[in-house]
Amino acid sequence: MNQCIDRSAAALLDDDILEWDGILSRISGSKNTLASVLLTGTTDTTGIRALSLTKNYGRRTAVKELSFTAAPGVVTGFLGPNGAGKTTTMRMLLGLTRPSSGTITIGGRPLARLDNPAREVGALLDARATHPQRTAFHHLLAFAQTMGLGRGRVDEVLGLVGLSQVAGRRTGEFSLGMNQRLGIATALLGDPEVLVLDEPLNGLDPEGIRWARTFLRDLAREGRTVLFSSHLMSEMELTADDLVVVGQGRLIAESSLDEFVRANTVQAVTVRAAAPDELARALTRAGTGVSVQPDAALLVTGTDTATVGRIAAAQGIALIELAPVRESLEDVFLRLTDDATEYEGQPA
Ligand SMILES: Nc1ncnc2c1ncn2[C@@H]1O[C@H](COP(=O)(O)OP(=O)(O)OP(=O)(O)O)[C@@H](O)[C@H]1O
Repeated sequence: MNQCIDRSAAALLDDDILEWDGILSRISGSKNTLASVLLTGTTDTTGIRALSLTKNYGRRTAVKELSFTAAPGVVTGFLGPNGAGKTTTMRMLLGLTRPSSGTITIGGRPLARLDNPAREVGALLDARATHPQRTAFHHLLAFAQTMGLGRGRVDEVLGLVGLSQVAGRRTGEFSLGMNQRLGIATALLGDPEVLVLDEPLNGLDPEGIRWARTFLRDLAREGRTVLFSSHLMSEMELTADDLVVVGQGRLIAESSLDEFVRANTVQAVTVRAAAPDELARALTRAGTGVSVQPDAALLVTGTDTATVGRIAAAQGIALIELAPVRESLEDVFLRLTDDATEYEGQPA
């Protein structure tokens, strides 16, 4: 077996479970005894379904009774602060880490019962896990050969991710963004129905991010199941249809992205008035929460612009500005996961 696979596979290994034969059999697509623990009786038939997944590392619980579904035809974003258990969960979905308990099905079948896992589930876990001396083409060819695929498919996926021109270059000379594209190409080699991608946007430049966003959405539109994690909230907002949000290994929310933002957004209005103190008093009398912002605008919570406008008009107060406050996914996410962040930056 060539060194490229040696290195890539080694980067995926979990100390506690994987032996070399196991990962090779998974990469080469044969049924794998490691995954045989993932038996389940669920009747779900499509996409990815995780049921009550738990992973303990000694006394530490990385993932706790986590259940969620990623459906075909949509992009599902997997969100969580540092240490929330995203990578551990993705590794379990791929059969690379053994769950302590819980079950996983892909397209309605337990991982262990997939005919050809490497061709049914495409994975990107660590884009830097390449042999630096190997060219992009040979990196892909090594994986392709283990799946019984030829050079033609390698050329195709290089074209799909925009790396045809640099196929002969060594991956050690690649930027992180180029390696991400190569990682996505590797995931696509077997033309899988299901894609599990850990931080696929990491390291991409703005043009690359735009490309990846469209690319992931197109893959979903073809009917595939696309589950990806990202810490780039604004990109998640533009790319994901559905969200699975985790904190400290537990499920915080599972819904469409729109629903998630709508359900968790605090209704608020900013207003500037010719007589701010007078307006603040009138709004407080009306039962709304009012706080004065550093720029003298009023932040009014628990109401909408029409109500604030009516209260101001009733008092004869002229308004200079009146606008709803729209929380971004990032605002909502940070607020909801405030208590669930394992490592927080300390102020300098
Ligand atoms: N092999 C391991 N042995 C022991 N603890 C581990 C191992 N892998 C992960 N953990 C712990 O499990 C928890 C979840 O880690 P994980 O890497 O899955 O989180 P994550 O959401 O992917 O975080 P990040 O965004 O920082 O990569 C963390 O507390 C981590 O320290």
